[in-house]
Amino acid sequence: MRLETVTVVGGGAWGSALAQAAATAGRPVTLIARDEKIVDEINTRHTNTRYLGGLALDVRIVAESLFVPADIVVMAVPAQATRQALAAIDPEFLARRPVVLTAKGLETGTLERQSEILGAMAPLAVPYVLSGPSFAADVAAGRPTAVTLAGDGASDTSELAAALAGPSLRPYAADDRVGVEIAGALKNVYALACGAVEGAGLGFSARSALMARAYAEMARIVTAMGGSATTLTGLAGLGDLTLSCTTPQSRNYTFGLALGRGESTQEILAGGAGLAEGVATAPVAAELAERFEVDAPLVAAVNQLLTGVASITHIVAGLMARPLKRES
Ligand SMILES: NC(=O)c1ccc[n+]([C@@H]2O[C@H](COP(=O)([O-])OP(=O)(O)OC[C@H]3O[C@@H](n4cnc5c(N)ncnc54)[C@H](O)[C@@H]3O)[C@@H](O)[C@H]2O)c1
Ligand SMILES: O=P(O)(O)OC[C@H](O)CO
Repeated sequence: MRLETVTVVGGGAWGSALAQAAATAGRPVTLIARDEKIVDEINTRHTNTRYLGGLALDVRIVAESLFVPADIVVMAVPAQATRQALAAIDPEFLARRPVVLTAKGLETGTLERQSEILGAMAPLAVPYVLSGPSFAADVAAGRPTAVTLAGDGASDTSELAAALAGPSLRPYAADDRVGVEIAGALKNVYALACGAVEGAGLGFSARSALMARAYAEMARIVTAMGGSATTLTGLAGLGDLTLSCTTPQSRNYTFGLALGRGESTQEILAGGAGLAEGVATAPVAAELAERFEVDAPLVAAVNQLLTGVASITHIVAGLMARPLKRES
């Protein structure tokens, strides 16, 4: 299959960064942005100031407002918008093409993963998931990043990984699409928790303990849903959990910081917080944990914090008072 041209759907931070990576690797790339002003700015000034500040984008990136078919399609809109964005694309344009899903979240209501949404909207598309520790600002600036690119083992992921690779973006091919999708969605929920721990001044010992227990909880959920715990040792698991749980550069961590300082979810959202996918994913993760009969006290704790039913002091006291048990 020819894998030369790339269309990236989503004119935000991540879509622009991925378009930049493809362009600097010498691939013809079209970036689809729904906002005409952003289309115009990218084509004339070669910047996307709203999402990437003054960073100079590759002049070869062509922005369009309507979908343009390509050999590889990359979806980079928020998880809750993927269905709507796909609805605007003729499914025939996606048939038998690799569609790379990059949103890290689970859909409210349906509880679906991104590849399940794609399966419903474009059943003949070939789904892949790209995830791992990668801030848009780093990728767009050409700083070194490594990610996991997962198919389901039936198709040749290595060929696609080579087609997406560039001097600063190194995709590792993998076959556990379910594990990678769940890990990417859950790390945002745990990043909220870690930010809250710092916001409440509970110390870095607590945050590290939380990360380790989050990893264990993630492994229980992933395996219950058909993924592999081994996947979590890689970039999409440990790699992204580490990144998102340790720095306010993560929007989820920053949202958690505000929660930990005592602000309510509504106040933070009203204050114009950046996209924090964990906010919508946390209740979905709780429902899935219940459906798959997985003990997920940290997902439950984040939901308590988000809904404001208990203070962080009360929530942490509850976690510390859980029955003692063996670690594994
Ligand atoms: N920003 C990062 O560092 C980063 C890194 C890896 C993965 N991601 C993931 O990528 C996804 C997108 O994040 P982002 O950072 O680009 O968000 P963003 O807020 O910067 O941009 C989102 C873009 O999607 C567009 N959009 C929203 N709804 C749409 C719709 N229905 N149809 C078409 N376009 C629509 C918006 O106009 C905006 O341009 C998230 O799931 C995020 O977890 C982001
Ligand atoms: O800013 P966040 O929290 O959405 O994190 C961005 C990426 O997912 C980090 O890998």
